[in-house]
Amino acid sequence: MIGWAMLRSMSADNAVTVDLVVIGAGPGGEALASGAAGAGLEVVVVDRHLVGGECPYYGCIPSKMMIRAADALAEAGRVSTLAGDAVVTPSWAPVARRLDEEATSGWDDTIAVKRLEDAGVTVHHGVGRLDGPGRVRVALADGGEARYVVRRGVVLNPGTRPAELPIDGLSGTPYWTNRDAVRATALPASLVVVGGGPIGCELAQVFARFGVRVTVVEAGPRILGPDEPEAAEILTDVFVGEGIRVLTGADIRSVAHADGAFTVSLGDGERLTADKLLVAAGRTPNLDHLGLETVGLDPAARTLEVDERMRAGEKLWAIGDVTGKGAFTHVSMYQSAIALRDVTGEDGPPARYHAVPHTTFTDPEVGGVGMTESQARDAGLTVRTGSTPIEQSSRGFVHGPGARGLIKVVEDADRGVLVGATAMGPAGGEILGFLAVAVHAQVPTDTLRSMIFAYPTFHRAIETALADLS
Ligand SMILES: Cc1cc2nc3c(=O)[nH]c(=O)nc-3n(C[C@H](O)[C@H](O)[C@H](O)COP(=O)(O)OP(=O)(O)OC[C@H]3O[C@@H](n4cnc5c(N)ncnc54)[C@H](O)[C@@H]3O)c2cc1C
Ligand SMILES: NC(=O)c1ccc[n+]([C@@H]2O[C@H](COP(=O)([O-])OP(=O)(O)OC[C@H]3O[C@@H](n4cnc5c(N)ncnc54)[C@H](O)[C@@H]3O)[C@@H](O)[C@H]2O)c1
Repeated sequence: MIGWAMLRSMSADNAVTVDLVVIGAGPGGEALASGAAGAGLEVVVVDRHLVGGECPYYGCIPSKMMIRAADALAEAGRVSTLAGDAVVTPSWAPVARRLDEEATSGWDDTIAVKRLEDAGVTVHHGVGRLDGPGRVRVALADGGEARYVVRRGVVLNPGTRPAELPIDGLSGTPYWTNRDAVRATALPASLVVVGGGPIGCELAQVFARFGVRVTVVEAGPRILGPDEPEAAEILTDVFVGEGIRVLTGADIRSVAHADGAFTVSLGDGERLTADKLLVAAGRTPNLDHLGLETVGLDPAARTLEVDERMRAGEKLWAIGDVTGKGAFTHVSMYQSAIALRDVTGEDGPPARYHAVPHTTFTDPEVGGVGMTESQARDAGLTVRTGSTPIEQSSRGFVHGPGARGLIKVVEDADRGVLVGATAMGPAGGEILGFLAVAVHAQVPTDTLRSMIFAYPTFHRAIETALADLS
């Protein structure tokens, strides 16, 4: 609804003048809009689906709730080794209920919209597009149109959607993406997961732990390709131990769906059959249909180039997955704070990406920060690495079943600082915090070595990995 204040600032073409329009309310866009309104700006947010974006409805939160449930099953299964007998009968019903009622309020963004409106933001459900520098058109969900002219600028936070693969026969089949997987109310007996990235790995293990027969089909030479190969090797081993079939270097030639079953034909002649097919093979940025060409940008680009203040052009900022700096909620939020400062004219540190952390929440968790060994070598650094298996640490020994993992540190030997690290294990993502500080603040390796590490913690294995550097 357009209020009286806005009516006063309408131009001849019925465009309303406001301070800021945010197109796409992912985690960063939502936070930025509310921060800008809090700073006294007149702010409009446009989202074509759910305010909050992928993370709360189809990504991080629902998938981590599923993982929490699957991990509970796995821990219960370890009782027989550690503490007697536990009889556990998996049921998807409580998971589906939590996802619906607790995580997503039935995939409804009323609460998020109200939160923004209470902060003074005008929220539209509709499709936003640039209409020249400093101008936005909104195709409203009710069929109407709104036009805006901005005083400060436009923030783009349109995120990504699941990539559609050009595999023969796939299009038109009822395959799942992450958006269907988190809405499942009943589980299939068997599942083929296409893609062994974070989404594929996390969801494959969840469904396998609930008794689904899972095959992961990865085109690359290993799962979790961008992580350290040692971590991928351990995770593959864990998956195989849990009954998940992992096919790497796979070439999917065609997909067919008939009589309620999928057939996936591989280049080596093997045909996989399953009740469901989950495609988790990367993302497509929502940069098409955004009117980028009206401001001199390429709508076919994979990412939007931004400077250290998140500026993508005149009166234009971009944040989140589309900037190509790491498709993670914490990157979206980090960039959001920087862009907000720039919009409101506040000083603060510019964006830096030398210590971007990430955690894949498989069991064991795979945490990584900064560069991998091969990235550091490719960057021309003088590289030294140190590593140690988690299960050989005192805590790993005590932990017993489930204590697979490693700590690996990557040092720029010329500067004597860590430029990257991996923390894989139970709570690997938590242990990563220590290493993220080291890489972020460029703490000298000698200083890290001189610390006292509490015994017997998992993070004490970092001391062993550091000792392995020399
Ligand atoms: C299954 C899964 C699990 C994940 N788990 C994690 C995790 O554990 N940790 C983590 O850090 N990250 C995780 N991610 C990634 C995380 O969800 C994203 O990085 C995060 O959502 C940030 O994305 P974003 O800010 O770019 O925007 P998004 O969250 O993608 O939101 C973009 C919004 O823009 C809207 N939009 C797009 N185009 C337009 C338009 N033209 N007009 C109006 N609105 C538009 C969309 O409707 C959407 O609401 C996961 C992702 C998935 C899919
Ligand atoms: N815990 C987390 O932080 C978390 C969890 C899930 C997703 N995410 C974010 O979401 C992004 C998207 O995740 P994703 O797993 O979809 O993408 P991804 O790009 O990270 O991984 C996709 C995988 O699919 C494979 N692939 C591509 N085409 C294929 C084909 N035709 N056949 C078989 N395999 C194929 C790729 O080689 C790759 O390993 C991630 O990069 C990550 O940034 C983060």
